[in-house]
Amino acid sequence: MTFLTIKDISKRYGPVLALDRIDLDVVAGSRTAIVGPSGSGKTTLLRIIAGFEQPDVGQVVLEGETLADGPAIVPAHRRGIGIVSQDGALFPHLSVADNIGFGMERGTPNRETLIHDLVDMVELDRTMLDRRPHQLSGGQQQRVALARALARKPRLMLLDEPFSALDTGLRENMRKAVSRVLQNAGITAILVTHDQAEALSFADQVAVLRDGRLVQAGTPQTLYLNPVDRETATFLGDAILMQAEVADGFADCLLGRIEADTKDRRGRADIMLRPEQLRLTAMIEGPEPLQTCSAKVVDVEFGGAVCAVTLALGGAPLVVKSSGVGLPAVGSTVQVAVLGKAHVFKAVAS
Ligand SMILES: Nc1ncnc2c1ncn2[C@@H]1O[C@H](COP(=O)(O)OP(=O)(O)OP(=O)(O)O)[C@@H](O)[C@H]1O
Repeated sequence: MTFLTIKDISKRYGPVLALDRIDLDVVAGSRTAIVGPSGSGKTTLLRIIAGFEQPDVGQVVLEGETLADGPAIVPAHRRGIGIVSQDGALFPHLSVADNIGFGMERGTPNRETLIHDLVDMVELDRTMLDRRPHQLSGGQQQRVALARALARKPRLMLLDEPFSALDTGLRENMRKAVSRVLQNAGITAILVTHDQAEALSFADQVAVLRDGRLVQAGTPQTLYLNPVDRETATFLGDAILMQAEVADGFADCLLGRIEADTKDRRGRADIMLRPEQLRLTAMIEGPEPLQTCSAKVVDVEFGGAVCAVTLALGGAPLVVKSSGVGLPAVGSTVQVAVLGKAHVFKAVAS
């Protein structure tokens, strides 16, 4: 069921068209991640959903209620939307308990019990309730910010780069914790992030913005394996881009004849493989994949679990991701196998 509808939203700041006719549907209880390069319009879109900005044209409809219709908008505080921002924006002079209780109505019965429940929900220790924000770590502060946003029982939670100030390990833990909390509370969420890997692992739906336009929205798998164009492909992860002749569900390229993800195309095309689809045959166990070719190893970069083996193929370097076990030697010749299908881009190769 569509919970939030963003319909034909445009927003201009002077000469800059920050958002250009954006359409996006968000399903109830789901998690949507909005990604895109710097300046692509992510924050503007989030601010329009929150009610901090007016669109020039277009509608925002939440649970059937029109929150924005062009410049006519319902104010932010009447939308029932929670926000967790990058810095948490906690009140420094208030204790953790008072920060969390800040959004509750005056005279809310069982205020203390509710605060305790929220602290438990975000997996914070209750002994921290009397502390001030500066006595907490970055991750703990973000949990308080999340608890404070949850205290208002929001219909929709907006997460504006909430993990970006945290270091890598903590970031991943927090992402999982926040995802768990929102899922348990059944709250629909929209995350804005610079981190593509974060978007792919957090969301049910990923929306990619570029130059104020929505270039693609879909499941993380769809976007990763079937990106709409080369830019989206490389934005979402490492990609091997090649030209090929495609026909009858196969692509002839530098790697030989490999399976393509469409049977409908014929002729010259741009194709894409993810580096993890290439395997050096010496390392493959189980049934032999269909397609193989041979290539010379020109460089090996050890990286532990994931190593980069550079091959010379038709004069161009090709990087294959490989496990650190049984790496080939520089100068040796290896067989390259392709797992899965090559993605054929819709636009005709130039
Ligand atoms: N208040 C404003 N006044 C003028 N221009 C603005 C304003 N807010 C945003 N912009 C412009 O609109 C465009 C989109 O900005 P926005 O902040 O939405 O992008 P973003 O994708 O969130 O970028 P970042 O990832 O760097 O935060 C940019 O060109 C930006 O300079």
